Amino acid sequence: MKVGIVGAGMVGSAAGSALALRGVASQIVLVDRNAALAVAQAEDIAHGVPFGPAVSVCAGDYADLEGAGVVIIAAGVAQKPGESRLSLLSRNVAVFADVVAAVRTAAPDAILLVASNPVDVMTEVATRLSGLPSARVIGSGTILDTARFRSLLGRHLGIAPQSIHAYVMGEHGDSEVLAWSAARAGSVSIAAFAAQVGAAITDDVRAQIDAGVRRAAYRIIEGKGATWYGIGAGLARIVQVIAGDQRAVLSVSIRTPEVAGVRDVTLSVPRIVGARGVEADLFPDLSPPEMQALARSATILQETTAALAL
Ligand SMILES: NC(=O)C1=CN([C@@H]2O[C@H](COP(=O)(O)OP(=O)(O)OC[C@H]3O[C@@H](n4cnc5c(N)ncnc54)[C@H](O)[C@@H]3O)[C@@H](O)[C@H]2O)C=CC1
Ligand SMILES: CC(=O)C(=O)O
Repeated sequence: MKVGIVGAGMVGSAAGSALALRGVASQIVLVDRNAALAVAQAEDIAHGVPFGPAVSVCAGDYADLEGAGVVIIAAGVAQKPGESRLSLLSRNVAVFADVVAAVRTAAPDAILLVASNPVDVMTEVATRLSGLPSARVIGSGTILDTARFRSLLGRHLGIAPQSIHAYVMGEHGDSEVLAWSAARAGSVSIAAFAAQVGAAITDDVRAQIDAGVRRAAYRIIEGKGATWYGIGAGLARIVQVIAGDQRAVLSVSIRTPEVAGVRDVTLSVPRIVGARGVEADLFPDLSPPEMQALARSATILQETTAALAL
């Protein structure tokens, strides 16, 4: 599959590198308003190709996205230390006004995969601007938060994160909801497995893991200015699932008719993803406090998108 990436900064280039090294795409085209940056990133990524599967990597203009099956949008501004994701909104809406139209003209059949923050709101913006069905405008949403949750749970329980089935739902941001009550290690509930291996999930452990997930971006941005490897791998995974029509369950963001009593809201729940985009939702059993937290997260996003002048 040909994959376009608009925004060849830290996130776009990390996604390009992950796509190339995993052999997910046959062709990767990087587009950026800073054309010299796109050329340099494409050259650097291409130098890794002899060590992995065959793929062509180049920089280009929007016209070069023709025929792309997926276009990742990672253009715009990123958080500075201490800034929230939602504070980026107006600046990135202005960027999307140009980018989405140009991508739609060049690659009308592409699924749009949005990474720019605040990703849920930007996914709603891309849905409105593109006129595409919501199943084909996918935000990376909480795919990264879910990976962070699984990684910390796996470390606590001494089990591979790939064998943890647990999701973060709602906003990719401060109000996100860790779905503890639905979390499983293999097929066993997290609480039962924790008791079995003598690694109880006390209130302290729970609070540490919650902060480990919810505050991850703030910590990493404080330390190195931005985050890119985790989301790059997550974006490559989403493209892999679409390209292979894998029908895998991923926590991604799309406009959704109703979540926790909130109507027409764009956020993440676990969903089946395949060649046509999002195929169905798998809403887990949540505890009443988790459901309330999800309703709060959905309300924040719904109110933010309702105020958009689009
Ligand atoms: N969804 C997620 O989990 C994550 C999202 N992000 C978000 O991804 C976005 C990109 O972050 P970084 O790559 O670190 O930023 P960056 O500043 O390194 O890259 C952004 C790129 O967008 C380009 N750009 C800006 N306006 C453009 C336009 N109109 N047309 C084409 N290109 C344009 C810039 O030239 C720049 O190269 C940010 O909004 C950031 O918050 C970052 C990490 C994780
Ligand atoms: C920056 C961001 O959204 C993240 O790393 O979660």
